[in-house]
Amino acid sequence: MAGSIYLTTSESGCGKSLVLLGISEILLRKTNKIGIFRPFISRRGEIRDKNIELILKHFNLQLNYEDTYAFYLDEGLRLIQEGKKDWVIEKVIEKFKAIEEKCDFVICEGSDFSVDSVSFEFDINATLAKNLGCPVMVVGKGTGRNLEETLNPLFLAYDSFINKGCRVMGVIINKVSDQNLQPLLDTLNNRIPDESIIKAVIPNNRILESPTLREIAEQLNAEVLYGEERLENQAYNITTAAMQVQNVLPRLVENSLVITPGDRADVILGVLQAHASVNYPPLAGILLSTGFKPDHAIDNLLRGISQIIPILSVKTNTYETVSNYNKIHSYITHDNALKIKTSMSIFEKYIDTDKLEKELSDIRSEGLTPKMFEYQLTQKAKSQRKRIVLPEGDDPRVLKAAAILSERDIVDLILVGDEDELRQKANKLSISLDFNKVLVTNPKINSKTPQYINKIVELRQHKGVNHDMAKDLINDVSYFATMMVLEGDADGMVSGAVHTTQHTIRPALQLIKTKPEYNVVSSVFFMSLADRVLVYGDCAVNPNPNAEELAEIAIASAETSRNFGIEPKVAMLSYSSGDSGKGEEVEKVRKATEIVKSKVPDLAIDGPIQYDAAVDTSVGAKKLPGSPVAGKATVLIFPDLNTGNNTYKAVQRETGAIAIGPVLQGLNKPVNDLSRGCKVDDIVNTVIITAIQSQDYK
Ligand SMILES: CC(C)(COP(=O)(O)OP(=O)(O)OC[C@H]1O[C@@H](n2cnc3c(N)ncnc32)[C@H](O)[C@@H]1OP(=O)(O)O)[C@@H](O)C(=O)NCCC(=O)NCCS
Ligand SMILES: CC(=O)OP(=O)(O)O
Repeated sequence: MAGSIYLTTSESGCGKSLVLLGISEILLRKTNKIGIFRPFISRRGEIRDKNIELILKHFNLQLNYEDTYAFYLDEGLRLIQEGKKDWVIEKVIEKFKAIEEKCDFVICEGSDFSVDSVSFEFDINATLAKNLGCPVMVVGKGTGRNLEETLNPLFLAYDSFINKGCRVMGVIINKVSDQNLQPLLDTLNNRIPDESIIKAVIPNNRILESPTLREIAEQLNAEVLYGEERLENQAYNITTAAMQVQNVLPRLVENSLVITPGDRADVILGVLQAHASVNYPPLAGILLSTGFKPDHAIDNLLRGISQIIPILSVKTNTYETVSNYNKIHSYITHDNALKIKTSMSIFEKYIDTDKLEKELSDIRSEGLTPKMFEYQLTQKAKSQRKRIVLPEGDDPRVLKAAAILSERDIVDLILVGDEDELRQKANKLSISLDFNKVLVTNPKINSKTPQYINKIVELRQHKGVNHDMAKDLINDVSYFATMMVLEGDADGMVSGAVHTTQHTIRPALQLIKTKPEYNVVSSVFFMSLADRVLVYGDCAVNPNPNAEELAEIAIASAETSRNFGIEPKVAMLSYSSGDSGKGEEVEKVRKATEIVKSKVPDLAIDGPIQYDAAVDTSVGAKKLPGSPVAGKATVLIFPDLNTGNNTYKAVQRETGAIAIGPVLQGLNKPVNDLSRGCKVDDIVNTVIITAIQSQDYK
């Protein structure tokens, strides 16, 4: 997976393009496969997003412009207000993933903070950084402000990212007056003492903050009357010339833009003369207000001047023009070599680039975020479509899950039940399940039922099962659906919303049986926490596994974890970390760990280890220093079902984590259980997992 960073600001106009350029330059020292991605861009007619263009063109990146952003900001805002936030996040992840696949590192640039949607943008940037698993770099601004005014919005942004659980890797304040540079840096260091976080303060720079005449023309909608070829001139400031020419001349300053009404030919000519004179400073251009343009004679004169500075015309009066001018944003564009060069040298000077380079190269995806996990599951399930049977077709949650899954077109569903009854139930509950998209099968009239009965007799007669007994068994939906899977009429089964685990999985244990390399069927839950996905095993099947069985559960759970994109680091849980506690149960876990180590020497595993040492870096470092797992475990193996089942339920209920499972492992064909307390989303997720598992079976 590529490395990534989320570059965002605390408000508009912070000048993050300078930081964007600087980070890109540093990344390019290591790889030329870098990418830029923006979840939201502002809509500016046909004009492309300036920062995306800047990076694509300046660094000559081979990416399609259309692939580098997900939504226009107004569109994203509307969708979220319509309650489609999850869908928006999903789309952003989808496009981000597509860019990520082509790159070694992706810089994800947050939204631009338009005036109308500041709080929305705060929230969505933090949510996206979190869901994309990117560490965050926050940029604030100091323009024309005292220390407090500068720091308040910055720390508000910083805190909101931290509170959302994001890792902030850097805080930069840009556009700071010289006298505020050191005090701001001191405050940053005091308030954020963590030395691994990059902190920097960058001064105002006239070249970067001054708009070009082209930008002025574009943003004021001005007509360019003369000097088209010199639109890259930059206006460092403005001189409003509403007085007579002799009073204007002494007020002219270097590279200023002179704003004057369009009928003031005296001022236009005087200013042009001043620009040509060694006794006055050179000027950037002239902006004519009020819509008047030079008349024929003056126009003739102006056209005859070679190398004339740009003269622009707007319809607004002088006061309005000045006020509009003050709202102009100056960008660093790909064709402005001076601004790019200036940005790079400022970045080098004010940022500890060696430290930044190191931090950037240390960034690797820190585990799978819940949304990424969900996204990957959906994509994988869709890549090879499978048929999943749901024996509890008349449960309202199952009907709702079926409606969602068929609407999202992820798998082919088979519901067990009577079609008329299911239709009536769905109608009554206003569940919009399209029955043309699902297959409903009734064991009582299914033509395969006799075949299933014979097969049960064949497989279970050594246990005393005769034809009549098998006929009874097939009336049980768990047996019927299990037989569908066994006989290849479905690729997997999900049940347990109504029936107990014992009821749900016993037919599979008896008929489908374990894979040759396994002796026990066990289970895992994918615990989708706020910021990562952990794998818990076994919380559903084996009440009291012995050391050999526990070792097998650990190996199977590590394999399931890897199959679903989570790098296994296995913690064999106990009430002891290393030698800290004694007892039979501790010895069982120790023995199981040794068995796993001898069978799978490459697997990162440690045990016995306590839960806190397994997941908390500082506790892990204290209790088991040097452990390959302590503090970063992704797979947690409980010593018995009592501990496992209660822990998963406690975490699920107390933290709001989504528990996907129990996902069974070790069976010859995929059958998965649900908790009777499951929600519709749990069923959806378990069906998707089952479909993916079934892709590995022929
Ligand atoms: C898994 C469980 C249902 C099996 O119970 P059971 O059906 O009474 O078990 P039995 O000993 O009668 O075994 C039935 C068959 O399943 C097999 N089996 C049982 N447990 C197995 C396992 N973990 N792995 C593989 N096969 C297993 C047996 O070998 C036996 O096969 P056979 O009939 O061909 O000889 C039982 O261990 C159980 O209830 N576990 C706890 C489930 C639970 O309540 N979880 C909490 C909520 S999720
Ligand atoms: C998995 C599990 O604990 O199932 P239930 O809640 O149905 O007992």
